[in-house]
Amino acid sequence: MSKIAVLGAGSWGTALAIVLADNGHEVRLWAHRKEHADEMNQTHRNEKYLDVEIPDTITAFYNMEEAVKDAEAIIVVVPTKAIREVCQQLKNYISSSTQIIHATKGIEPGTLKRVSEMMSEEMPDFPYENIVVLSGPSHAEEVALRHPTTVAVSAVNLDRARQAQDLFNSENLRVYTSDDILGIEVGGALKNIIALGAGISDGLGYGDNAKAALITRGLAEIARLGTSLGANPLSFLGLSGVGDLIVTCTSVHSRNWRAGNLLGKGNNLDQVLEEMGMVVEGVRTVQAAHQFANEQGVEMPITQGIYQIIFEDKDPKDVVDELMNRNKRQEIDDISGVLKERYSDK
Ligand SMILES: NC(=O)c1ccc[n+]([C@@H]2O[C@H](COP(=O)([O-])OP(=O)(O)OC[C@H]3O[C@@H](n4cnc5c(N)ncnc54)[C@H](O)[C@@H]3O)[C@@H](O)[C@H]2O)c1
Ligand SMILES: O=P(O)(O)OC[C@H](O)CO
Repeated sequence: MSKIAVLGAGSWGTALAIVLADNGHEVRLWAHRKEHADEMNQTHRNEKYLDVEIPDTITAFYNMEEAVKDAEAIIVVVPTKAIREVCQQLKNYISSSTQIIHATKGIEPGTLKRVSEMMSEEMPDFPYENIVVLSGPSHAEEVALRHPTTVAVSAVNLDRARQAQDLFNSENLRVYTSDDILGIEVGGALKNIIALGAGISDGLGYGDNAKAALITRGLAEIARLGTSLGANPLSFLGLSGVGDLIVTCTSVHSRNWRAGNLLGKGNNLDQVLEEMGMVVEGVRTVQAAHQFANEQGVEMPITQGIYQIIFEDKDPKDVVDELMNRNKRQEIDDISGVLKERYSDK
């Protein structure tokens, strides 16, 4: 039985800890508040974030040094805004051979860094190529119930991705490897923006046609941004692209969809965040994507519209009206160009 540390005791950290415990590991689940760790150890539940029974082989910790001591692998799964703070502490307890996997989905506004890049900046002695991302269509609520789920793991060093695949793969969680960490992180982060949009659309009372349009044209925007950074366009047709878009835009489990739904029903951002009480990553990621689109001249009208609803109090109906009445255009354009360039001499 190996010791594994999971840093972040929210819904996803708890669900991943359960997967690892089911796979026979001794898991240390680190929470940043002492009362939270004590409560989980006493009740064997994590009532606020994911109210399922926590197996005996999972122990909650408050002291990070104790949690990661002798750990064979460390899973970082805090919200994007806490990544830098957590890694500033973590860097004191790791060596370059530690196995580090993150499962956080976001892009940092201002710097426009992906999560692995933020981690690398805060832990400069740890080799970037050894940081692994885990992403894909995976609501914590269903993973904790052991329902069939698939995810992708990726790192520049594919051996590290394969190690993560071995660690997490189980009869309920099928794990695929990918050699495109950029595409996997961008897809996992940006789908949250489109899920906000799907929730807004449902909140306005629009139907399945509108949602399918958002998912499909949202995918075009994600692929446009991702390929402009150098991602493999085919990654966006995979688990951390289409897969995660479908699950997040169509499920009541999604915090991003639920937040969007409240926005579509007329609530403002402060009201929505107070009601949610859990992280809604799309809110910060839409700031980053809006900034990226403006600075780099990447066409992202859905993303821009969602930004305007959230941060400029624009009426969602006006945004829909503008999106529907944009200049007429051809459906498949820039991405097919990227594909042709990539595969033309193969
Ligand atoms: N919930 C899911 O189904 C799911 C699935 C896949 C990926 N994710 C991603 O996982 C990440 C974490 O999400 P979650 O669902 O677990 O969030 P959550 O809202 O359920 O929990 C967040 C946790 O982070 C802790 N936290 C907040 N600030 C912190 C800090 N400064 N230092 C340490 N801990 C801090 C909170 O106390 C809480 O335990 C997000 O990026 C999310 O997109 C979530
Ligand atoms: O609840 P959400 O909207 O943060 O989405 C959770 C996961 O990312 C789904 O794969």
